[in-house]
Amino acid sequence: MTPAIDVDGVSVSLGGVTVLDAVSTSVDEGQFVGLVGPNGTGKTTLLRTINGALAPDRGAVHVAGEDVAALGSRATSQLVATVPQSTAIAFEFPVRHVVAMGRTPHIGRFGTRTTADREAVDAAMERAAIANLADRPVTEVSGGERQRVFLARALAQDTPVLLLDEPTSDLDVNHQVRTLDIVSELVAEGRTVVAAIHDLDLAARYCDELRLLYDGRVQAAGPPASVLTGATVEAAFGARATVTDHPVTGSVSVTAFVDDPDAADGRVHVVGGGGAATPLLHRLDAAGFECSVGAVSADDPDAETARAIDADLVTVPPYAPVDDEARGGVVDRLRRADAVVVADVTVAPGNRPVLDAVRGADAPVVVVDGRPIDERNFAGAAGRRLDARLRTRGRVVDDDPAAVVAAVRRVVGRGTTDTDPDSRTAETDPRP
Ligand SMILES: Nc1ncnc2c1ncn2[C@@H]1O[C@H](COP(=O)(O)OP(=O)(O)OP(=O)(O)O)[C@@H](O)[C@H]1O
Repeated sequence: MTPAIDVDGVSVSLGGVTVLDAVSTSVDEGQFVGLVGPNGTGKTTLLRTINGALAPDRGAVHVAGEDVAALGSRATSQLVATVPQSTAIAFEFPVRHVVAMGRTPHIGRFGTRTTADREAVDAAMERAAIANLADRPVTEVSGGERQRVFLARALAQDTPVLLLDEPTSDLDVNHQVRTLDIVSELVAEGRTVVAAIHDLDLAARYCDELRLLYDGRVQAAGPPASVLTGATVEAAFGARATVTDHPVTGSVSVTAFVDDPDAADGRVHVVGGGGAATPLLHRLDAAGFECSVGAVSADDPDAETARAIDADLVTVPPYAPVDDEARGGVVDRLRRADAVVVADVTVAPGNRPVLDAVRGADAPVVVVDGRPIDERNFAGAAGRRLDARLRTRGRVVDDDPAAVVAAVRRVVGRGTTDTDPDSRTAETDPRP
């Protein structure tokens, strides 16, 4: 099948600087593809190359099999509609008039608008929820409303391909989702959409595929979960990031952290299990700590997280107790650790050898516990004694990951000061 959009070896220089460097990518008919990447990496430039506004220095763009460079502007406008990033407009045209401009490529030689044109304009305004603004001067609507006016103009243009440059940047949260819902409907109806989107979570939630653009190239392409990983986000944006599954939408969710110049390199061994360590591991990793984890079952969610962040992992087979070998592995990690975090004191009895090893470790221990003692399922009197011993040895913090990181920083001696906002949440009193 011919792709709806085929970008083949496209290079574009602007002001003597190469913005796109032999970019090749394609978009299938009926696909919603998000262009993501840092500011100034050429997303708008790529969209302007696809819609024919910019002629590439090298390479070619085909839309529906047609070479865009060889098409006239009317023919291109029948194939591609664009919602630009900047929707500023100088003239006081009524909103309806701006939306009707979308019909221009369809109007005959004598400039006569037909009933079909008027119906297309009405339907587009209805769909973009701006029918109530039809007679208002476009200079007197808000930035977000104007963005929807331009979406309506593109809808009225009725093209198989739609390009959106930051379509939600000026929209409130309600209209962001509504606009992307409209775009998804258009895609379900068979249109092909490419949208530059800064909000990575929205891009992951709505787009079938993403193209990650930086350093002049498409550096990653594919389904959102394959394009947005901690490594790719860090490489592209220079920000450490944790990528998790969003609990509500189920799509990937990116939380970026600006690197702390006082980043606390140090080694932290985390005792977890059952997913208890997962949020802490992400946060410790983002804070610059080198983490080891274990012992956990090889199929435990904490083991998966450890692999995802390249932590040093000690595992036992599923359902197996911690044997001597695993215990030895933990002791080895503890010896090299600057701090130990026990992610949850409600660990299974099978994990007791690990907790014993923790008791014998030299490194300071941070015990994470958000729950009162009588809600724990820690098994038996031996468990309670062990629990108590850990508590007197370690620092107990609540299970807010930021508090845990603050406590770890403190115990490894790269601690927070009293003016550090994190220090307020770190409770460092060992309870009896
Ligand atoms: N007319 C121009 N002349 C010279 N340089 C330009 C011109 N237009 C854009 N650029 C530069 O080209 C680069 C790519 O710009 P572009 O607008 O395509 O990036 P972008 O990825 O869309 O950015 P943003 O995310 O900030 O919207 C930027 O460095 C920009 O400064």
